[in-house]
Amino acid sequence: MSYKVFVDGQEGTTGLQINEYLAKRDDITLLKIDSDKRKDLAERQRLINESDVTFLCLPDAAAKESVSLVNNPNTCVIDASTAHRVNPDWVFGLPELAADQRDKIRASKRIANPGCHASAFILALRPLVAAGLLPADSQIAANSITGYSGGGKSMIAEYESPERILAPRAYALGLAHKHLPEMQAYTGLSVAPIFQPIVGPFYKGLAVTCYLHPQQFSRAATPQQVRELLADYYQGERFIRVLPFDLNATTDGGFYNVEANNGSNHVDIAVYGTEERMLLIARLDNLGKGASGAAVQSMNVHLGVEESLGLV
Ligand SMILES: NC(=O)C1=CN([C@@H]2O[C@H](COP(=O)(O)OP(=O)(O)OC[C@H]3O[C@@H](n4cnc5c(N)ncnc54)[C@H](OP(=O)(O)O)[C@@H]3O)[C@@H](O)[C@H]2O)C=CC1
Ligand SMILES: CC(=O)N[C@@H](CCC(=O)OP(=O)(O)O)C(=O)O
Repeated sequence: MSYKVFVDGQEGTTGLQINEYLAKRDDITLLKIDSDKRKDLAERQRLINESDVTFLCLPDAAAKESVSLVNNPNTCVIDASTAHRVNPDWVFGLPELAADQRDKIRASKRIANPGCHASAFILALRPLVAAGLLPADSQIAANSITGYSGGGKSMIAEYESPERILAPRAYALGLAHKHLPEMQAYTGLSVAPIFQPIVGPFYKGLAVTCYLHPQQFSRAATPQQVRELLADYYQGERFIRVLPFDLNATTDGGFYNVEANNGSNHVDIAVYGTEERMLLIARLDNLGKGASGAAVQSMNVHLGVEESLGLV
């Protein structure tokens, strides 16, 4: 069995990486668009409707346009953009979200791939909300440190120009980052978090840090108990590792390495602190589990092939 796959946006950062993952597979036939036709509506429409799976690796407006071109009911669309992530007609492409998420991904022809910061934030916090430990009306503060490839081709060009910027830069200071709606919806929080990311002068790697105030918990819990709760929630999940509660074992001399999962589809979640004040940190490769790896994982789930096929 060979599945036909089209990547709309094949020359962008996410699209290139998806092509790289899929080129090695013999169960996939990649439908390529001529470079000079990559923005040609008729040609995109032809390839989308010829495909079993189309990945949209485009800005939001172009992703919406591509969806309007679908007329083959068997074509599954996996959208890497922000356009459909909280749309009730779409399924959120995070298989580890909840016990029934894989069934939903299998059944739907419209899958929205999570944002990179949002994936880390949701995976760290949802188990605490689901267990009733973190009340749904808690307002969480969180930051993220990310490599510049998260900003796509234009930010990569900016950082790799001769006048490259070397200082880390805090952004989204209006506190209205585009991932807030999905962060809120899929953690089960009723209040949007205060989320403020920082982009640094390195290509990829991302870590979201959530600041927890245990006084807000519904019951007393030690960091070890929070760690156990996370470990139980993700038991059997191949791509999620809940790290031991051990500063020495999980840091390089006290420094947490945001690049440690680069080149893989893994997410590490760590708990630090005390019963008075706690941190949850989740790290991933923003182009792996934060984008292209997650998209391929969702495709595998949808097609019913081995979920980790082509992923490490
Ligand atoms: N980079 C990341 O870490 C992540 C990105 N995403 C999301 O994935 C999507 C793609 O992002 P990314 O790969 O980083 O972006 P890039 O800017 O690297 O690539 C976008 C691609 O889309 C093409 N494009 C733009 N408009 C159109 C159009 N109208 N028709 C056809 N092609 C078009 C661009 O063409 P051209 O080659 O001419 O520029 C480019 O190749 C975005 O929605 C982004 O938010 C999601 C998670 C993480
Ligand atoms: C460094 C940088 O700019 N990163 C992007 C997020 C990239 C990503 O995952 O998100 P989308 O899929 O929602 O684009 C940002 O923070 O807006």
